[in-house]
Amino acid sequence: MSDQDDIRNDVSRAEAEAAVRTLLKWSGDDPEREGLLDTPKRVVKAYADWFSGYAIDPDEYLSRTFEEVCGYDEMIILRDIEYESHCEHHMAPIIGRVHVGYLPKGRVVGISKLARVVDAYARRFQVQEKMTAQIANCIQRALQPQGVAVVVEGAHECMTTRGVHKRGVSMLTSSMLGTFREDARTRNEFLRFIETGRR
Ligand SMILES: Nc1nc2c(ncn2[C@@H]2O[C@H](COP(=O)(O)OP(=O)(O)OP(=O)(O)O)[C@@H](O)[C@H]2O)c(=O)[nH]1
Ligand SMILES: [Zn+2]
Repeated sequence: MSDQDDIRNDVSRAEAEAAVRTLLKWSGDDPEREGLLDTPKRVVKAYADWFSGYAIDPDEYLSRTFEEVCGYDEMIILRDIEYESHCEHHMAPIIGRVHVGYLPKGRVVGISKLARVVDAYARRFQVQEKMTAQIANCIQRALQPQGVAVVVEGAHECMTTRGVHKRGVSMLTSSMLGTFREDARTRNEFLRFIETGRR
């Protein structure tokens, strides 16, 4: 495919590469020096990877559900789902983990699909609160369970490598829907489970 043919969202690959060259120049370097010649191409390729989530409809991952397995109707939790995202304010990396739980009502989903939903939302420009709510709402929409719980931990590089320069700070956000919001025992059981076995 030629550069001209590769148009996404009304922007050609050549235009995207030119924007990277502009930033390199603005930063004080020479985009024409040997070491930087292929950098715009690499950066655009990296962007296609980091922001691949826009081309994905996360709801589709959850469209294939199973009837409750052997009548299992207790809490299902997938914890420590790693993600890489970028903050929409600075386009700086956010790196962390997501813990997802739900209490099924008749339908369950393949667990890898929950991790795919996380990735689909993470690979966009994000605000952590928004990503947290998007993941919870997506599961709620698709499975109509008794409740959904999502906890997100994130280290924001816009706070560590620039600006206020605070290392080791974690942002914690949660979205509790249905029984997880209404019933403290259910919520506490989830929170206890995601801590089980940790030092
Ligand atoms: N609530 C929330 N804030 C975020 C997130 N990611 C980045 N931020 C914050 O967004 C804010 C943007 O503030 P501004 O004052 O417009 O930007 P800034 O001048 O670069 O601010 P500093 O980071 O304080 O230097 C900063 O406080 C960031 O820490 C996020 O996911 N959620
Ligand atoms: Zn930021």
